[in-house]
Amino acid sequence: MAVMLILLGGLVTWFVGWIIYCRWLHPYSKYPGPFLASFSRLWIIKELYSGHLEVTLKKWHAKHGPIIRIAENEVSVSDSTVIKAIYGAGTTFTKTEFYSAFSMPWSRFPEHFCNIDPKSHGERRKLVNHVYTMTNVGRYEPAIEECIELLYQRVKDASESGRPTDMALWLRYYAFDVIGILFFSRPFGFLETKKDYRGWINATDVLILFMAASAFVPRWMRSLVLMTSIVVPGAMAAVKAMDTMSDAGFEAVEKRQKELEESGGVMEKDDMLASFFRVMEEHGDLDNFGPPEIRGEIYTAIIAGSDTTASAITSVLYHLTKNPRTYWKLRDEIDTAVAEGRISSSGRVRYANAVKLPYFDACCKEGMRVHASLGLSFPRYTPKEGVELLGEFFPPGVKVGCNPQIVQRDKGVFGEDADEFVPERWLGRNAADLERHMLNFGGGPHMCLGKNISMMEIYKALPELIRDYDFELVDPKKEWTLINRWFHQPKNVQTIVTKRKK
Ligand code: HEM
Repeated sequence: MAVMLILLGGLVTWFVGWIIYCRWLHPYSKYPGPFLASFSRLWIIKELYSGHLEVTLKKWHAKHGPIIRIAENEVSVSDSTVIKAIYGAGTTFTKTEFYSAFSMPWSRFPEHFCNIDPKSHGERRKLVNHVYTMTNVGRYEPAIEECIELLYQRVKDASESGRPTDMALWLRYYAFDVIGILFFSRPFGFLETKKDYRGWINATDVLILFMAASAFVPRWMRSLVLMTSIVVPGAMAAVKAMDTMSDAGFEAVEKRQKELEESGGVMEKDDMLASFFRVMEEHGDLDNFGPPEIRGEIYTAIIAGSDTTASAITSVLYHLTKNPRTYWKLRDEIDTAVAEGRISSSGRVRYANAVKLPYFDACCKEGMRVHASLGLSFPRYTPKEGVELLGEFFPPGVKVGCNPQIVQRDKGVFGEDADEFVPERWLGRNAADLERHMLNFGGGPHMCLGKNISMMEIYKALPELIRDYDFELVDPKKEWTLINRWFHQPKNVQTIVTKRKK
């Protein structure tokens, strides 16, 4: 009993001391923020659960200024002029252990996204950078077109049925299938079967809250947080589905190795997987790039590249349909380009031609600005000598971060109408400057590796669909449903699709 009392007393003293330290002595004690955040990470977890962290955070910034304390050792900065310093080329800020939570137990090296050691990250990324360049991704344009054909069929079905259809879901299926065709030489089958292949989408929806929450707690608590997911109905099935996602890369590598053996070492398929096999051939022994690393590339692409891309395309289409003025202006641009032979009048639209449509390009940028695919701050440690930001000194080793959903709506840079969907802002003379204040794809050493894949997916699909079909929201007055649990996902965008008369 006495031991228990001593332990309890010790715990209470520690807790009181911790609160006093956090609220009055910590370098961040001077910054405003929610009470729970001033001594814990509970505020973030609570907001993750609500699915609308960016809404609450925006209110805090609007009321209390550009620096808000979101956890005992972390602030969010809403002023987009700091992006270059924190995330730009040559930055000395480093990723925090938040990222290591997403690393897979079978990895020999943390995947690029999870690698928080700048030296190792730079070395590992150098091995594969060329696989993700637009020149290499461009080689797979015909493969992406196979998925566009499948998407086109689903849109056609919707127009023929005359019933509302959920474009958010079809675009999600499309984005997953593109990863399938690029990395496995075949779409996974989402669009073909009109089903959630192996339950991956459901698994992500069920588990993302726990995966994100586990990244915010200390390492020793991560497994505990993940285990709490068992209270959610269907969690076990979701965990099993997630396992099949992680195994998919393993299966793909094994299958390709077997095919290579059978063909006497001739690589018969030409896809991203083949590119990684070439990296393995060249660097395998020298740089430890083998099957587990290829598996890591594939797993990251499925997890980091599907929902993010789907969210971006859905945002562009949703905001166009929500703002008919922009929709009609874009439709005119596409029709004129068809009439002048700058894009094809039927069949697939070439990426090289789509990017040359100025208003369309502006609509895509604006769709990704008003809606960021990732909706939490990207946390970084301040450099070892400390740093000055916005006239404030930040000591070494504290966490700062910008949330793309907040900084991309910074009125100081994007103007008083920053909350509105106004593609025209990208046609002005200051467009290049606006670009520097975007964080949707990250920046500098951690700039999204799959950006070119996503650009190809987005820019190829939409002009063709709008050329041949009209899209209208079932209820244009209703806002879309968004859930932000790291992936900032649109749901249930009910749309009426009509075949255009030509
Ligand atoms: C519209 C679609 C996408 C968006 C908005 C997006 C966004 C981002 C962002 C913001 C980061 C940096 C995160 C940070 O610094 O904290 C990132 C990194 C990354 N993304 Fe993407 N992503 C997209 C598509 C893809 C695709 C298709 C792939 C792969 C096929 C991919 C793979 C990666 C990888 C590997 C990293 C880590 C890069 C590094 O740290 O070296 N992403 N992405």
